[in-house]
Amino acid sequence: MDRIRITGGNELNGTLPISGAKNAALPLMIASLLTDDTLTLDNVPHLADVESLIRILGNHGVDYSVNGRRENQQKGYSRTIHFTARSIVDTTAPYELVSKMRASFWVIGPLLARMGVARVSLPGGCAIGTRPVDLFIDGLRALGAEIEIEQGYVNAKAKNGLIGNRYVFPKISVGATHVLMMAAALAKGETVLENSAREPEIVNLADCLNAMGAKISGAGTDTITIEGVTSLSGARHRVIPDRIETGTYAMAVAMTGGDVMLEGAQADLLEAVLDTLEQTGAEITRTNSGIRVRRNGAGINPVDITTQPFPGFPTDLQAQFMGLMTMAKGRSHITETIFENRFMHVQELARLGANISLSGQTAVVDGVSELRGAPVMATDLRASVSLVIAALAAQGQTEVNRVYHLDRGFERLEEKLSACGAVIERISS
Ligand SMILES: CC(=O)N[C@H]1[C@@H](OP(=O)(O)OP(=O)(O)OC[C@H]2O[C@@H](n3ccc(=O)[nH]c3=O)[C@H](O)[C@@H]2O)O[C@H](CO)[C@@H](O)[C@@H]1O
Ligand SMILES: C=C(OP(=O)(O)O)C(=O)O
Repeated sequence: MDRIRITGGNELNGTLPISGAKNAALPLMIASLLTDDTLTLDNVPHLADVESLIRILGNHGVDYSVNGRRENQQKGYSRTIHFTARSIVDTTAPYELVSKMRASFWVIGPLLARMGVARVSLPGGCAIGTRPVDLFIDGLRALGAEIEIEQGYVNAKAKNGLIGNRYVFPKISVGATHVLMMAAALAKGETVLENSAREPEIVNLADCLNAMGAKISGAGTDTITIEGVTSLSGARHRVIPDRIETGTYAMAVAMTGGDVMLEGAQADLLEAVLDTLEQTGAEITRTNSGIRVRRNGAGINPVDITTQPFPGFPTDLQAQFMGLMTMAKGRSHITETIFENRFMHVQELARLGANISLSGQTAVVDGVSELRGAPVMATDLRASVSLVIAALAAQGQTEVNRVYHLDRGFERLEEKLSACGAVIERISS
């Protein structure tokens, strides 16, 4: 299992390119199941989750090529990938594949809409909470699907196709909004989705579906209207820059000090985060080519945050922000409202000398003047990168174990950080 070794204490300076967003690329790839034509996606990040989804889609009959050829080049860089689901050869998504990655459950929407049937394993639980799928099931039932859960599988049928309807999400869900939008794109008549998620990845998917011939309006607001069409065509579409990767590296610079241009980053995707970083004392400059982050001299101000659906502070940056607050000049409160168990990084940050106590859904962080390197364990994707942020500022050496979590969502992390002056290396074993 690979490890990452970091010797802390260096400022970050230079230019750091931002990759395509994992959480936009995954639903866009799944949308390729909706058409027998080719969907070409530009700026697809090179990540373990993308590779896993390619395998899952392949099982349903989706063929793919990278820049016109099978993948064998440009390892590690965002790419253009062509996906073609000429025919769906299997409408079952088996446990062995779905249990590896939660987003793979989302194939249920397109499979049901295009084929009238889908059998998809319940996704596995994971370290950040229970993550049920009740909203997907309720929503698809509202579109006329018959659904049973049997032996760990969701069996869904809509023999005569899905039928548009009004559905009010009882709780905001990114995944369920993606799935219902894809399913309703091929339903008969109009669907109105209320209390929808407003994340930029939802807008990116709606834009792609519209380029494929769908009739979707309102994505990015809480009410999305979808006029069903009988078929969708191919299209070419670009994955948006990764706002979580952007926020992560912005926090790393705020932590170590220095001056870094996050090239290709888009400020409107993370305004709440940038505002918070400014309150901590970091200087943020929004430019046409990216976001410049600077912190020189002065220490880090403590700032309280509460995670919220977009446009609020994202849960996917909560761990990283806690990493930053471990060295703030005072006490901060970090409240997690989206997932019930997303504090696994607390005990690992403590190994580096952080002073954090938990009180229900709130972490109380008392900033310390110094962290010290230690062996730590990555427990989930964003938790693992919070350890990297802390390690970059810690005295001495830190080894982060189980970096396969990191590889799910951060493209060429060591290369990007070392180009900005970090002492960081991967130890393969
Ligand atoms: C691949 C991807 O894009 N993952 C993101 C997506 O996950 P994901 O789409 O899984 O997250 P959701 O927005 O669905 O989850 C929000 C909340 O709703 C709950 N819920 C969800 C569905 C359901 O049927 N029932 C239910 O109760 C969840 O347990 C959670 O408490 O949005 C999360 C919230 O921004 C992010 O942290 C993840 O990085
Ligand atoms: C939690 C995340 O991903 P997933 O929903 O795939 O687990 C994430 O991207 O932070």
